[in-house]
Amino acid sequence: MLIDRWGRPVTDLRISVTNSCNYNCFFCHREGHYVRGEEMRPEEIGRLMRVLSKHGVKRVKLTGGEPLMRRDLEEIVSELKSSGAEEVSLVTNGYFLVERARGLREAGLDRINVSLHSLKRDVYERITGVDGLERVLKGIDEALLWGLNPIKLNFTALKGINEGELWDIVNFGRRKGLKVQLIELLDPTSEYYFPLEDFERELDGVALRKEVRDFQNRPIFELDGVTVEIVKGSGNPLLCMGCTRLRVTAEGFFKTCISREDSLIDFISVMRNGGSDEEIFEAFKKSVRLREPFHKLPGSSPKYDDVLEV
Ligand SMILES: Nc1nc2c(ncn2[C@@H]2O[C@H](COP(=O)(O)OP(=O)(O)OP(=O)(O)O)[C@@H](O)[C@H]2O)c(=O)[nH]1
Ligand code: SF4
Ligand code: SF4
Repeated sequence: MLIDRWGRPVTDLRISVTNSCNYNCFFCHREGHYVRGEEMRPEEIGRLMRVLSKHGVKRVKLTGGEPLMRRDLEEIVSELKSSGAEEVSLVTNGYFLVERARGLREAGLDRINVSLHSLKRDVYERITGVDGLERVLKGIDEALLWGLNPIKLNFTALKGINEGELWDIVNFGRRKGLKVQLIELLDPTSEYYFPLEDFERELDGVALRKEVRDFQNRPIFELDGVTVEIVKGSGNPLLCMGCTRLRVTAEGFFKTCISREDSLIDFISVMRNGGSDEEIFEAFKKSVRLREPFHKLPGSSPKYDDVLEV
């Protein structure tokens, strides 16, 4: 396993498989991927996993754009599972789940996160640009039917748009047996930025239990019949100090952090030019060496001079 200079083990990959999307959410950051190039092929993603699983990478999150835009996503999932990934999960807008949930489960997908920023048809369309609420709700039922569990709902709080629906989404999660994840916009200067602090206090008042997740130190409130996780990305050193994920762009670059554009390491050229597994690992190591928390705790500094291999 590799541990970065700040003492954070790198055990997870967040792989974007495409930059395309069938939605047009107005706050979308498209994971900050702006490199242009051919998308990685399933066997290339499989090879990457085979190399990195020997060095402590255990879990993979597939993202986009919208990952279900890839017709070969099932193949990607099965490549990952047969190449040493202990868990493969997916974040999706849910629009294509009705048709794809079964095949994805059969390919070995473990669980999914579905973005659901409103339970009101018109508000949903205003946010995403697509009148898709009904289809997505059917897709969630289909995913439950085929055992893609647990399902997490991602609800991004947006000032003036859906902030009045926080309890609605929590109660919807409770009724359907889904986990709920409430997300603040990354950009606190946005006119839509809605801080979740007050709502967190409300949750605290009714929670049976509160815990802090190892991954990114996120608070989780266990309520009667539903759990609610809070993701505060902006200016949150606790999130960054517990960040164990390395990103991979759709075109085959390692990316050290969602908020950094200056740290791309090309591994796909190594692969396509006949490079060895050792060379792919070296590119990974180079990327881990560049990792640093985007937001740091005051007075904190690197623990080690170089990456540790344990
Ligand atoms: N700052 C920051 N935000 C992240 C990161 N990963 C995810 N997020 C935020 O968390 C939201 C939900 O992420 P998901 O892709 O659903 O997955 P996750 O919650 O990170 O992962 P799991 O809980 O393991 O399913 C995203 O929309 C981002 O806003 C990260 O590495 N850094
Ligand atoms: S569904 Fe996701 S990738 Fe697509 S536009 Fe919305 S936020 Fe962006
Ligand atoms: S270090 Fe970067 S990727 Fe990790 S939690 Fe912080 S902003 Fe997100």
